[in-house]
Amino acid sequence: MPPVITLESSFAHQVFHERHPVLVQRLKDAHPYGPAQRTALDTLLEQTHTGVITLADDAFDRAQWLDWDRGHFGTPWAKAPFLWAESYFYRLLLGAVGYFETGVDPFGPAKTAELRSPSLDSDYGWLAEPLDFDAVLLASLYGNRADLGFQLIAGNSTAAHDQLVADDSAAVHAFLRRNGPLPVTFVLDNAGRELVSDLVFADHLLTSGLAGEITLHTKPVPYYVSDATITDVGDCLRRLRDLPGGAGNRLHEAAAEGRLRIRTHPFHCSPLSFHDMPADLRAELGAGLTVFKGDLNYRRLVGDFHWDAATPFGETVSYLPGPAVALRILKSEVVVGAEHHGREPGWRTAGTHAMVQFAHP
Ligand SMILES: O=P(O)(O)OC[C@H]1O[C@](O)(CO)[C@@H](O)[C@@H]1O
Repeated sequence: MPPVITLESSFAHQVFHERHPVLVQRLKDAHPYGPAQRTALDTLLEQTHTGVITLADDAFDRAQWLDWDRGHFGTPWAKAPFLWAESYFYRLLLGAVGYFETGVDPFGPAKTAELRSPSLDSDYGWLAEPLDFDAVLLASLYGNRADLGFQLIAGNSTAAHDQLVADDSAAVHAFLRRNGPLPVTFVLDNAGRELVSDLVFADHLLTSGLAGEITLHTKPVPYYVSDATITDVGDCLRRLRDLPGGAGNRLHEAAAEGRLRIRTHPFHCSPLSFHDMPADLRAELGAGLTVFKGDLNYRRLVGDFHWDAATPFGETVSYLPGPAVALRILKSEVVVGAEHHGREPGWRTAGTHAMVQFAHP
């Protein structure tokens, strides 16, 4: 395996030292947090910048985190693997704001504002037109651009079709045509526009007969700023019912009939890659085709390593129990299966390039 990406990498360092302070400030601005919550947020930032990783003796999920530990408790944050440290940061952030007592999603106000935005109606006007497989797949892919966390530092990027650095979409379509109707599982990424587009893709798979049933896997708790929870799926589905094209109502009916299922699993908030997924999740992801959405799921899928970008995607995911497709805007350093010569500096992290990668055992 290539070296793991740690917080010593300049990009990871930037996420912790530039993005996280902005995020904490936004949370303080958006919520009537008291002194205890504000101090806990400041302490969290300070510890992650200069301290050692600790696990509270009375943490309710202590056993879970000891199980997910890979020897990082008691070591400096600055040396920790990026994937592990970022996940633990979000766990501690939820603790700092009292989420585990109140159940109030700290990222809820931003998610709600995005769904309420009037521009969403005009942006989804295309739903009134007849849609083909390529259009809905690309909508789901480029929906990943709309991630609220990424916007904290990058602003709005404008990935375009010609910035696809890997495009296996024809192979995915051919596979589904040959084998469908299949169970299709989405390992979701962000709520809001991305999830609305994912739902449109899911509806197309069902109505075209390529999928017999759809399962949506969400995060069990709010994570990585805008990652979708079960609550967000309900909110986005309701919003989709107001948009043209009828996908929202069809999916609502599919849920009632058991053809659309919404699931979650604690492992979706673990700091580990999918190589370590437990047997029950592995069994769920082994049926039919699994769609892994977004950058974080990509890092967890191939492993958060300094891969040579020419490494074949199929090699890195050969451990998976079944066929998989990754739909991702590039927002972090991890890339496999892509030609990288002659690209401009920063192409891996700028949010201007995208990939569709497919592998089946
Ligand atoms: O919402 P996405 O596409 O998973 O992107 C989130 C990404 O943002 C980061 O937090 C910083 O780029 C990555 O760690 C993570 O992979």
